[in-house]
Amino acid sequence: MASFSNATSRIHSSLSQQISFLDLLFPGFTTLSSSVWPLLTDAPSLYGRLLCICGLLVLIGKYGAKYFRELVEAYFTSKIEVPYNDEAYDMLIFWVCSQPFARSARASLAMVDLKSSTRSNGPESHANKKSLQYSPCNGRSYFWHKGHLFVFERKRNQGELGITREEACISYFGRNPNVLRELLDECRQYYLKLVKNKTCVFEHEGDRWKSSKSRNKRDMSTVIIDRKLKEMLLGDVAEFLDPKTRTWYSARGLPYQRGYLLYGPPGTGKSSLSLSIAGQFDLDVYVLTMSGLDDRSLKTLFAELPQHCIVLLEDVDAAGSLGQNGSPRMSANGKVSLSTLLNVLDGLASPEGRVLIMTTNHIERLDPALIRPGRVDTKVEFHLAEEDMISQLFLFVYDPHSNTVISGDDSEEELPQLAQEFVAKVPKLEFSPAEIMSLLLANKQSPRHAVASVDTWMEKVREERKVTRTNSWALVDKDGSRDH
Ligand SMILES: Nc1ncnc2c1ncn2[C@@H]1O[C@H](COP(=O)(O)OP(=O)(O)OP(=O)(O)O)[C@@H](O)[C@H]1O
Repeated sequence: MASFSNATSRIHSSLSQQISFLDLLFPGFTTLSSSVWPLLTDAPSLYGRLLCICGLLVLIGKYGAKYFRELVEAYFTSKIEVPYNDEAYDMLIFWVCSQPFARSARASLAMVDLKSSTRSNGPESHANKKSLQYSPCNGRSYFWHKGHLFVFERKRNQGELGITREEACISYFGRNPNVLRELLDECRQYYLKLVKNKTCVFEHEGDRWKSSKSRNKRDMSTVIIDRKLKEMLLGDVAEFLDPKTRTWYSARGLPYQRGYLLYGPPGTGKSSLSLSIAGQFDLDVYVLTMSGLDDRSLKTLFAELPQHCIVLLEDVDAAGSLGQNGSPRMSANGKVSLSTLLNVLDGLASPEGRVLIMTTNHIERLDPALIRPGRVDTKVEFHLAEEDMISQLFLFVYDPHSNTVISGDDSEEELPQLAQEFVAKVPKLEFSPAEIMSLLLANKQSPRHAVASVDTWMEKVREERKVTRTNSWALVDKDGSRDH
């Protein structure tokens, strides 16, 4: 027992000479050792001392390992953090999901596979419909890639106002940040392949943009509107996006922005045209729904828009208007004031090269300030279907060159004749293209049957309108009162 005491005191005295040095590496070492040492030396029995040593080792193991990990992370690893609301997050996650290590993770997050919609048609593809993909969550996953050991980590942080925000982090054992950037570039390439021929649509979650499901690009030919109008619009957007136009604007100190107002009854193709324009010019679409916004989030969202994108402001009549004395009046739901909307449209926060498309069913409700030239450069009116449009819709659905399966009794040669009969039966400017499309799609294998069903269908639609008339877009004012 005495020899144990002598030995420990010798160790203590030799250690104390090195303590100041150890303090440099392990801050707090002196304090810890001076409080632990008496326990080791003054404990009444050998067992007591051994117990103290064991406890100490456990403590060192626990906190030492954490400290050692932090030390390694700080000096020997590189890392990149990727916030949830950035598109880079999707790039990383979709790539991670495709990696073998993701499939073997014990704690995973399940998501519907973005690629599943691109699979071939047929009975097999139905079995694969909405197939799931898994990515590791809650914790670290280690994986080798191109000769480096990487760590993928997904964390949930408590953000402002108690909102939980997720972020992903990728790190590797090495000090060259280019290795991580190359990996992220690989993720980016992988993601770009996935969204090729798709239009990326972003929606807002509070005051953050988040990519929602990407959609197949909608071909311009699938939106039936007046041909000249379509050409004019496409030409206008093409000219605006031309790099020479950008130089032209900046040489004159003009804000490089363009605004369109698409207005008309529901189901006439306003949103469809906006998506087609996005597809045609390979632009991402940022959808703002006025009813889900307040002033603060509108400003933040505008400030975070990228250059060259389409901002789709749907149902813009839901924003407020200016009162008689010019003071800002709040929107019907008391959220976005018109003055804020005007400021963000003109303001410095608005990005260069943005194409703003506003849609409304009620142009008469819009404040003139909102649609004055400069904010809105072109206004396009959408109508209920007239003769030419009804015929185009019919021929579009039964187009023999676009994989239409026409049933045995109908022949392609009869199509022009059937189109004429169809046009003769459907009254002009009474039904929206969306309504007519629903009839045609319900009879997509038989144009003859579509023509035969027109009368019953019209009766049904008119009946339905009577039922929903109290809520009709045309009858109800913004404040809830009815037109007379
Ligand atoms: N002009 C059109 N050409 C082809 N399809 C159309 C047209 N108009 C409407 N449709 C079809 O009807 C559906 C609804 O159209 P869309 O959402 O574009 O109408 P909208 O005018 O934006 O309606 P809302 O004012 O209610 O938002 C879409 O599936 C679309 O394919």
